[in-house]
Amino acid sequence: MLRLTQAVPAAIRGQASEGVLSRALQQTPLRLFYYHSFTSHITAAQVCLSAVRLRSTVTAVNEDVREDTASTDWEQARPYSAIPGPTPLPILGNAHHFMPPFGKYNGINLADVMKSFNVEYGPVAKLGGLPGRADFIIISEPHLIEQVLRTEGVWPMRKGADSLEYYFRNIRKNYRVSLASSQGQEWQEFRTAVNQVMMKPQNTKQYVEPIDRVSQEFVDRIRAMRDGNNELPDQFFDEISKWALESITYVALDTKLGLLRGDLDPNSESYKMIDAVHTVFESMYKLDFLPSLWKQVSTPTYRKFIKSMNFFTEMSTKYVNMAMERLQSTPRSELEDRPYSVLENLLLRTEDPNMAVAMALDMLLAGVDTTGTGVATFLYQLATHPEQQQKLQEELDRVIPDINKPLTKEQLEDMRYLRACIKETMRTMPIILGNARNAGKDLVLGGYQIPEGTLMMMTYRGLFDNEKYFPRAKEFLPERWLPGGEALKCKHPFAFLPFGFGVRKCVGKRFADLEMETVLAKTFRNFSVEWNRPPANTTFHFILKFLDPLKFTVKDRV
Ligand code: HEM
Repeated sequence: MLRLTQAVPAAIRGQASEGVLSRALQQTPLRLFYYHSFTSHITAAQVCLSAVRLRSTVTAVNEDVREDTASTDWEQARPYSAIPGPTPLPILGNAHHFMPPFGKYNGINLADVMKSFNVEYGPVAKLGGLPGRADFIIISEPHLIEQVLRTEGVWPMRKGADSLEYYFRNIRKNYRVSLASSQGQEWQEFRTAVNQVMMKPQNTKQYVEPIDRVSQEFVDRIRAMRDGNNELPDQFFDEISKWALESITYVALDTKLGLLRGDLDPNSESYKMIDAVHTVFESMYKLDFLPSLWKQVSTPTYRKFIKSMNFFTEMSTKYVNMAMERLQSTPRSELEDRPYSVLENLLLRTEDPNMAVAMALDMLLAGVDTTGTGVATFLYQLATHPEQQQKLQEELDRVIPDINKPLTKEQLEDMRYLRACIKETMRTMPIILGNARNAGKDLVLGGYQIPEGTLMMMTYRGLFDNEKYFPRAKEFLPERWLPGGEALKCKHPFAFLPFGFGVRKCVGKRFADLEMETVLAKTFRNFSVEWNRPPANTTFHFILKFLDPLKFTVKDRV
C-alpha cells in the first residue's frame, strides 16, 4: 500500500487511483494530522482525490467511446493464432529449431534470430511452442513499438525473467522480489521509493568524486597492463568488468572492493563477484530464452544460477547490515553534516533492509555487464573511427586542461561531443537487443489480436542500421545527436530507446551516464586508442558479447 507521501506525487502524475489515495488518507495515523508537513500532504491529497474523481468521470465517458471503436477493431482483426511464426511440431514444439546439430537457430546469435523473424514473418511474429515457456511476440517496427509502450498502463509489466522471479519467490522467500522482477502494485511501491533516491540529480552529484577515483584507477591499470607494443592483454574485458563492478558496488553497497589493484587474489571474495555477474547473465539467457527443462528438473545451468545468486545475496546482505550498523552508531549531528549515500537513503526511507538488499542485487545484475559492454563498444567504435576520436580529443583537451585534477560535474556537463559519441555507439553497436512488455490490455497490433498479458519482445535490431529511420545509417556520425545535425537525426522517436521508456525506464540511467562519461573522458584524454586487427566478431545473448579479445593498442597522449 502507498503511504500518503508517495500517493500524493503519484496522483499528481496521474498514477494513483481513487482507491489508492483514499486508502493512503485513511491509513495515515491520526497523530500525523497535527504535523505541519503532513497537513500540507493531507490537503494536497484531498485536492487530488477530488481531481482523480473528476478525471475518472471524464475518462469513463471517453473510455466508453474508445471501447466501442476498440471492440470494432478487435472483431475485425485477425486472431492471435494467425500471427505468423514457425509452426510447432507435436510434442517437440519449436524446440528442435534451437537444438544441435541441424536446428535452424542452433548456435545463432539472438540478434540474428530476431532479424530473421522480421524478414521471414513480418513486423509482428510469434515464437511459440518452447517447452515450459509462454509465447513471445516479436515486434520490429517503431510505430508498433510506440503502440505497445503507449498502452502499457500505469503499472507496466515486464515479465520474462522467470529464473530471477523464481529465485526471489521460492528460494529467498523472506527477501523482497527485486525491482526488475516485480510487477503491479508491488513494483510501483518499490519503484516510487527507489526513484526518490536514484533519479534525483543531487543524489548522483555526490558520486562524481568517487566515480572519478575508480576511473583514475582504471586509467592507471591500462597504463600498467600494456605490453612492449602498447597492446592490451587478452583479458582486458575482465578489467573493464572490474571497473564496472567497483563503480556500482560503491553506489549500491557503500563499499570499495579494490578490484583494480594489480595484486588482487583470484580466490578473493571480490574476484568471485565478477565471475558471479557473468554466470548469472549467461544462465538467465539459457534458462529464460533457450529451450530448457529447469522448471521440471534441476539442470546444471539452474544450479550454477542459484549458486551465484546465493553468493550475491549473501554479499549484499553482509554490506547492507554493515551500512545499517554504521548508520545506527554514527551520531545524528555527524549524519546531518553530509549527504546520505544511495544505500543510506534507501534504508532511511523504507526502513526495510530487505528492500535495500533486493535493490543492491538489481544494481549489481543490471549495472555491470551493461556499462562494461557500453565502455568496450565505445573504445572499439572510436578506435576504428580515428577522425571522430580526434574530434573528441579536441573537446577533452579544451574541457580538461589538467589531467591530474579530478573531473568536476561542470566539466562533465561541457562534454557534448562525448555524449553524442556515446549515443552513436549505442545506435551502431547496441548492447541490448530491445525491450519487453506484457500487453497492458487487449491490443490490435499490425492487424492481429494480442490478448492482455501477452509477452512482447520489441527488437531494435533491424532499426538502427535502417535508412528509413537514420539517414546515412551505416556511418558513425555523432553529429546526428548535436545541434546542427538535424538532417541526420533519428526519424522516429521509438526507433532509439536504449534505456527503455516511460515510468519503467532504466532506473540506473543517471549512474550509467556518470560512470561511462567519466571513464571514457579520462581514457581518451590520456590515451589514443587503436584497433590494429581484423574486425572484431560479436554475438548476442541477452547482451552483446565480444568473441575476440579486446587487444587495443593504447598510446600515451600526455
Ligand atoms: C549502458 C548501461 C545501461 C543500459 C543500456 C540499460 C538499459 C536498461 C533498459 C532498456 C531497461 C528496461 C527499461 C524498460 O523496461 O523500459 C533497464 C531497466 C533497469 N535498469 Fe538499466 N541499463 C543500463 C545501466 C544500468 C545501471 C548502471 C543500473 C543500476 C544502477 C541499472 C538498473 C536497472 C534496473 C534496476 C532496471 C529495472 C527497472 C524497473 O523494472 O523498474 N541499469 N535498463
